[in-house]
Amino acid sequence: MSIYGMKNSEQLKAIKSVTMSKEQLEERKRKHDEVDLASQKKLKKDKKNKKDKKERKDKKDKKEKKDKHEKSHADIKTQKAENDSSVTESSVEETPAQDSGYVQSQKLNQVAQSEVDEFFKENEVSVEDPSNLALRPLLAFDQISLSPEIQEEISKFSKPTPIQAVAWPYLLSGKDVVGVAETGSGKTFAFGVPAIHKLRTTDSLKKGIQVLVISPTRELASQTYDNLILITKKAGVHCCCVYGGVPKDDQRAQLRKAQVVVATPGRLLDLIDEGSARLSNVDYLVLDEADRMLEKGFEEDIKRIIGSTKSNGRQTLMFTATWPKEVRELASTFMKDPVKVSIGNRDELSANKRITQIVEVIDPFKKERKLLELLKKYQSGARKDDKVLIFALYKKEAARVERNLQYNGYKVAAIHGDLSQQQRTQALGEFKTGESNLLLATDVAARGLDIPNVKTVINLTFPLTVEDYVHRIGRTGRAGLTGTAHTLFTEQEKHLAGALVNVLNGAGQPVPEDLKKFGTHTKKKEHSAYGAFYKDVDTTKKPKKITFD
Ligand SMILES: Nc1ncnc2c1ncn2[C@@H]1O[C@H](COP(=O)(O)OP(=O)(O)OP(=O)(O)O)[C@@H](O)[C@H]1O
Repeated sequence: MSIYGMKNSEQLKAIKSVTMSKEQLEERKRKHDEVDLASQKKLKKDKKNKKDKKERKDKKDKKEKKDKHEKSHADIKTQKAENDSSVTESSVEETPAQDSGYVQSQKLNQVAQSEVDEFFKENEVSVEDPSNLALRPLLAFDQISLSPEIQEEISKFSKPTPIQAVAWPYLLSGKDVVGVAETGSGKTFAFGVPAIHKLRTTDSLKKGIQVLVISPTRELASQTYDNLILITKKAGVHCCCVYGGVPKDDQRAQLRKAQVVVATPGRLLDLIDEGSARLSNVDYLVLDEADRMLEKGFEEDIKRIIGSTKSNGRQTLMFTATWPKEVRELASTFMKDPVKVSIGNRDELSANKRITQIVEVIDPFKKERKLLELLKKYQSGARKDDKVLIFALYKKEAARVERNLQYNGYKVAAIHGDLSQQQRTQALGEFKTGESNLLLATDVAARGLDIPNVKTVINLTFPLTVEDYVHRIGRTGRAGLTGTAHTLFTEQEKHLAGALVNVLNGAGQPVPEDLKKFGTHTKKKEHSAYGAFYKDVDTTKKPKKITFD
């Protein structure tokens, strides 16, 4: 029986017994640490004798497994030193890291250091790790032993993407991680795979919700759920998705069974408040699109949600393609000595380099006529069936443009905040399957959505921030493909011209003279002004905050 099926007194007992066993565990760990030095010496002796080692492996029982999990950092550093010099017979050992059973495989140990260096260089990887674990990136899937359901799912890809390659070892070692990598670079599995692997390899199926992923929009939550369920279903782990705009009953029932939950903040808080979502066992918490989740509009919700999760021993993850300085301090208050993994030079705001960016400065009154011209250009001849995603800023604007496009004979799907959730889901579905090849959206679709084969993104109205621009155009050029982003820029957005010029320069894209004339001054972003325009609100409830979309 799950804890949710128990009476109050039974629940208390159950919670207490979990706490007790945790304390016992910590006591054991302390004792283990005291004898750690001695056991390390012994282990090193054993390592010299291959025959003994094999026998030891065969005899691997529960206790040995636990010992591996609890080896100290000293072991890792020794291993690193061995790796750094040369790959010797004795260095081809399993290397345990920190506390949670990540063991660097022999195959990975055997990779020459020059290959690792080349990977770091080629992908412009930066790792800031306060504990100096120096874990090697996984250059191939066979360099890690994951549970079979996961192996099966990821084997459809040829190798880990760079963010997966670098983040997985740290995540499997129990570290908090900030993961910053370009749009469409596989961040969902970067945080999802270690989450499910950990659930599968620990006795955790009876503990209720342990993995929580927070997403800024219903569509992204739903997409993340669709990705995770590919693995959880086969692994016997129950995953559910909760977001607003749809009835709660089914979500309540799902939450009673779930170990993994993907949620938008508003609906999750409702379910927490009414007692349907209990997060006290959540020890793997992900803020997807983390900078968005830490903006003012979400900040309080996020604080409350995090406050309901496990405070001790929780692993906290933040993943995004943009990581502005303005949110870093707040992020650090929720994390413990996080490892920051960054792929590509992401200290400066940068866009995916496989996207061709065209920026046209235009009179605001000419934008809609220009849009019709652009559609002719991007959907004609051999390109007539190409998928085009158009971004507007305001939902009223989106509704008006939608009517105008329909009047001009276009079959256009639309998603914005004035539509019901059912209409939004249907429109996105039609665009994903190709039933419709034109989607008009507000920033509800700016982040995270992984829509196959979007060839062109048109920014009819520039977003409120250049970060949002990077996310919007990132709906094309995903998973190694190329794409085009065509942006109409008006004088009304001139305060963003400098930041946009930087992004264009950073990606090696041409900067139009008309844009330069607005000056290249970049206005310091204020926390309250930062972020996507869009915030999902439950229209059935009285709004607490003013939203413009
Ligand atoms: N190892 C891999 N090799 C190739 N493709 C992959 C790999 N892992 C994931 N993908 C695919 O890459 C695409 C983009 O992944 P995902 O949606 O996770 O990107 P993202 O980095 O989260 O993007 P965004 O910043 O826009 O949220 C998906 O279609 C996913 O299936």
